[in-house]
Amino acid sequence: MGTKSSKVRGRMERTLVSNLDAMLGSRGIDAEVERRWSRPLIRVRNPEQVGAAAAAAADTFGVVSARPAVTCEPTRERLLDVLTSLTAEHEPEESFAVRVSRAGPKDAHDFGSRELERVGGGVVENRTGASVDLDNPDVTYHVEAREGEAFVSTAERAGPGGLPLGTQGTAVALVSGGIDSPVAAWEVMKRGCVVAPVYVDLGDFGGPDHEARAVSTMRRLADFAPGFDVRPRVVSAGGLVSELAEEVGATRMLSLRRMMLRIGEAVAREIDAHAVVTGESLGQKSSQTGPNFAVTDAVTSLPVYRPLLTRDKPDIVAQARKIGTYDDSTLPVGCERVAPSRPETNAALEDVVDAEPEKLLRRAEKAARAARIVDID
Ligand SMILES: Nc1ncnc2c1ncn2[C@@H]1O[C@H](COP(=O)(O)OP(=O)(O)OP(=O)(O)O)[C@@H](O)[C@H]1O
Repeated sequence: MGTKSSKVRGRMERTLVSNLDAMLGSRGIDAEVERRWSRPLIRVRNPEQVGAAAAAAADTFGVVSARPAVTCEPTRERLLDVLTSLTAEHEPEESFAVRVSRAGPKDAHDFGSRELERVGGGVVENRTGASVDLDNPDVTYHVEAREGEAFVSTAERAGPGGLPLGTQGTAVALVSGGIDSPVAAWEVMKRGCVVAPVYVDLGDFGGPDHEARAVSTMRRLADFAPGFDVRPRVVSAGGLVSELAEEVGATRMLSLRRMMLRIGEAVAREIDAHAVVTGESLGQKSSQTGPNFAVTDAVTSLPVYRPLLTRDKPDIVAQARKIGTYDDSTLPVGCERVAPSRPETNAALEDVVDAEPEKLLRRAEKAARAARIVDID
């Protein structure tokens, strides 16, 4: 957010504060979020919830890092007391550093930064017997002294980064419940875009377990978006998929993708979303070659976001594990294979359109308008 103009930044920071508030509320954490010194400060009422509050902040889009901290008056004496109390869990074999930063008027503090680092380091050394390592410490005591208040912490949790959710409009995300598409939806959310997840029910080629798997992954995505409407939509397309499987040969998967994109577009038009997101990546499947993307994308005038386009599978799998969608995505659901034995990898648009069942796209739009919204609370 630092690269934005102050007006835009102010707006984004306000959204971030409200998203943090919703995230803390969704996890039952009693806390107040303030906007101070260009970043949010979470005051937790029950000290036992400080760690949980930092974890909640670290799951909030737009947060780069979160530090659970002890606050005190910004005086030399109080800060040395707090440093002393924080040594309780410091093991002697863990090297450490004390880093102090100060902000505010010159005479706001009765100590200098370097001086407090030296004296504080001495206190920690005496209490723990640990040695100082300024280059690569196991434990860092961060002291941030402001006018009127100081913060001391020894831990930092990495957040997702990105932009606050809700600052980049809405996109429809086609979520199959496989490993990739939930990660793709999460990536777009990370950049501030709310997603409206859409699952296309493939009838005999999918089945109830397939839908349940998709909905479970979407429920996990919703955990990252408290306060936003990210309820999944299920679109019934079993009849259309059966027709494709019976009537279309080598270009079947391209027509299936075109049908899905058109469904996504129809939902997008209805809810005022500006793009359709998929979990495709270049060369991963026969339908995902460069020339084939050109053919599938010709079916929509909306942009198609493919956040995983250049990502390798192991990397996507690792991310699915990290965001918590992997376990649901890999539940066995025993669906039928739609793909033909010799799929087209370099299709021409006319050939694909010629082979398509009559009014496929019109019927796909109609199915999209009859989507069922699933409650995930
Ligand atoms: N049944 C479905 N409902 C909604 N979107 C789907 C469905 N099947 C596929 N898609 C979309 O098309 C993309 C490519 O389809 P593909 O067949 O490669 O998916 P998959 O392997 O079943 O699942 P994933 O891509 O999530 O691992 C998916 O990433 C997803 O965005």
